[in-house]
Amino acid sequence: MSYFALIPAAGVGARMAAGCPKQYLPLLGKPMLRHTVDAFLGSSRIAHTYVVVSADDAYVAEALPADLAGVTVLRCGGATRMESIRNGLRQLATAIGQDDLVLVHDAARPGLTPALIGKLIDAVGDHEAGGLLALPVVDTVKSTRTGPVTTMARDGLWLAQTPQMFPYRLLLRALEEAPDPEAITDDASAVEMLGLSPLLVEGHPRNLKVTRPDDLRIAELFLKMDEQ
Ligand SMILES: Nc1ccn([C@@H]2O[C@H](COP(=O)(O)OP(=O)(O)OP(=O)(O)O)[C@@H](O)[C@H]2O)c(=O)n1
Ligand SMILES: C[C@](O)(CO)[C@H](O)COP(=O)(O)O
Repeated sequence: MSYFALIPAAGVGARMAAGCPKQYLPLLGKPMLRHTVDAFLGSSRIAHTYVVVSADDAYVAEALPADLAGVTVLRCGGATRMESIRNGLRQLATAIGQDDLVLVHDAARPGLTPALIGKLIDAVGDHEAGGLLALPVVDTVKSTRTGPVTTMARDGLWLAQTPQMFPYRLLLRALEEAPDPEAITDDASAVEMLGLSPLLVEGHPRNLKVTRPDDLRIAELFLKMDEQ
C-alpha cells in the first residue's frame, strides 16, 4: 500500500484579491505552492505528489519546473475545490491503486511539514474511514444563526485542516455520490455522508489556510521557524 499526495491548486483566491491566484504569491521568496509541494517531497512516506491546476493556469510552470522529480501537474481543475479533487482522482484511476491512500492537501496551507504528514499517517493507520488533521476549538464560540447572539458549547468542536487522508476508492466514491458537491467544504464531510467517521488527529497552528492578505505574514512567521 502506498501514499499519494493530491494538492488542489485551481482556486482563484478571491478573498486574497491579489494580482494572481494566491497559491503563486511569494512567501520568503518562494511561491506558496512550492512550499506546499516541498513538504511532501521532504516526506519519505509519500510515493508521488499530484497537483491539480486549472486548464488555463499560466503560473505553475514557473512555480514547479517540469523536471521536478516526484511531482506531476494535472490541468483538470474544476469550478469548486471538490470538483478539482474529483477530477484529479478520476485522472489517476490507473496510476493509484484502489486501496492506496490519498492525502488531499490545500495548496493554500504552505506551513505543512513532513512531521505532520507522518503524524497523520501513523495516527490513522488502517482506519477504514481515513482521517484528517484538525485543531480543537480553544475560544468561546458565539452563534448568530438563530437571531440573537448565543454561546455554543465548544467541547467536541474541531477546526478541520488538511491533509485529509482516505483510501482512493472510498474518497472517489464519496465525491461521486455526494448529493450536493458544492455544499461540501472538505473531503471528510463527503466521507461522513456515507455514514463513516474519519479520525481527527491534532494538527498545528502553523498549518493555517492562507485566505486573506494578513495571513501571508503569519504564514511567513511560521515558515521562518523552520529555518531556526
Ligand atoms: N475551484 C477550486 C477552488 C479551490 N481550489 C483549491 O482549494 C484550496 C482551498 O481553497 P480556498 O482557500 O478557498 O482557495 P480559493 O478558492 O482560491 O480562495 P477563495 O475562496 O478566496 O477564492 C486552495 O488550495 C485552492 O487552490 C481548487 O483547487 N479548485
Ligand atoms: C478543506 C478546508 O481547508 C478545511 O478547513 C477548507 O474547508 C477549505 O476552504 P474553503 O474556503 O471552504 O474552500
